[in-house]
Amino acid sequence: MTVVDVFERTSGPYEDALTRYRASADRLALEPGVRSVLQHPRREMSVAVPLVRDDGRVEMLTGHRVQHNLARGPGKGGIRYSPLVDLNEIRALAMWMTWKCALLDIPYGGAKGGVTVDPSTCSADELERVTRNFVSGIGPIIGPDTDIPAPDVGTDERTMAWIMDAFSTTAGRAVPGVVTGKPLALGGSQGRVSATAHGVAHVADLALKHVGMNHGGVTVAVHGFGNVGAWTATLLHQAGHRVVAVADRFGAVWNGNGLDVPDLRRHVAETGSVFGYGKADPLPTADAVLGLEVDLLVPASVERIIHEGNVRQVRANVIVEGANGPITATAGDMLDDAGVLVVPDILANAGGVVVSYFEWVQAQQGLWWSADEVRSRLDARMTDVWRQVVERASADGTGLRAAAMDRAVARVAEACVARGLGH
Ligand SMILES: NC(=O)C1=CN([C@@H]2O[C@H](COP(=O)(O)OP(=O)(O)OC[C@H]3O[C@@H](n4cnc5c(N)ncnc54)[C@H](O)[C@@H]3O)[C@@H](O)[C@H]2O)C=CC1
Ligand SMILES: O=C(O)CCC(=O)C(=O)O
Repeated sequence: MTVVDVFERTSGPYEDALTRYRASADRLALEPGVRSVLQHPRREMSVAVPLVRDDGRVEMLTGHRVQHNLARGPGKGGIRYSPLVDLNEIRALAMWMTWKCALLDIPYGGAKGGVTVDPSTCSADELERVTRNFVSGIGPIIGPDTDIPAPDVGTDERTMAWIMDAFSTTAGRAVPGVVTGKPLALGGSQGRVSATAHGVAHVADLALKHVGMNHGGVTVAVHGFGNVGAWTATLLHQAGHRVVAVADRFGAVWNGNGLDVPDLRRHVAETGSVFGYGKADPLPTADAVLGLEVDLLVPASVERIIHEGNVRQVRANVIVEGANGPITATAGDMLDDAGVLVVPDILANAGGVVVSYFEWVQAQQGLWWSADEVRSRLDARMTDVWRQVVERASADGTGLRAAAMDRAVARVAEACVARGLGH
């Protein structure tokens, strides 16, 4: 089997990523050489990761790190801990990182990693050992100038601190630049924890204004209530919007008068889920939030939540993709045809990687910015790119996703060609 054949075996998210990439390559009339280069991950590593339980039992997990494209700079992208992680999913997420970094014009390529572990079944010590074993496996291909991980589903700043420590222990010196999303004590940036959500909320505001819904009290549903979903709900609530429903993997809750989001977050901190929150009604399934009649829907959980089977139930006017790949390629086309404004992931959730880049810039300068400074630089970058995408969509007569993809893919293609097709 040739290399190309191996990469042709896809899973759902990777199929979506390739479908959207190929559509963009067609629109841009990319030359066959560069077209083929951009379709293939540059480097992949899969490693066996022992999970040593607190009672000494050992379970073998699998971890991956995929670097999709490095033409514009070191690989950049999160590390996911989930039992559903698989190599093709990581390939898709790595490819999306390439386009996201290019669209936001930050000097990174695209990468992503993950381990097949359910963090909710592990103690902190078990997770620390998994993280250290994973880093010793992928250590040879990560580093401040080669590939810089960050948080994603199931990981957080504590995980980043362990990665930094494991990598530094091997190097024999502190290497804070090997990860972003670190705690402040290790050189993290103000505002990184909520940065993705700040970007989502900011772009949601721009999108609502774009469709003439800039009045207060917009109704909102959020699918996924982790870092991105819970912070987005908080910020939209603070902005005066009515967050009427939220879901996580255990269930969903609804209150037509608007949820008290800070109070709901306290419930989640105590119980681990939105499920069972007393000041709201339960919905039959988590996915029931997708069919609610709301102005704004924020899918902020995982890939392929809106698909051919449920897309016709969606009644929101505006969808802002907090998650990566939450809408399948086919369902996305159907939403475009139905006139729903969809702000694509590579723009909508880019706030996280933008502030990761700011973390790196601050560390380089040895100069730390205030939370307000980080926030205003983030807002400025997101507004700028939003305008570029809207202008291109209007000039090309396409939707926002096509415009964002075309801008990003063209930028990466140009870099690859300038390097003699290096990537
Ligand atoms: N953390 C970050 O800075 C960034 C995250 N993203 C993306 O945002 C999405 C969410 O990431 P995080 O909030 O960091 O993860 P997280 O692990 O903090 O939260 C994930 C949430 O989604 C829920 N969930 C998972 N599967 C679900 C399902 N099938 N149905 C309903 N709810 C489900 C979980 O219960 C949890 O509430 C992912 O697509 C991630 O790749 C994108 C950019 C940056
Ligand atoms: O902050 C980063 O470097 C990457 C965040 C990420 O994984 C993403 O944007 O999907």
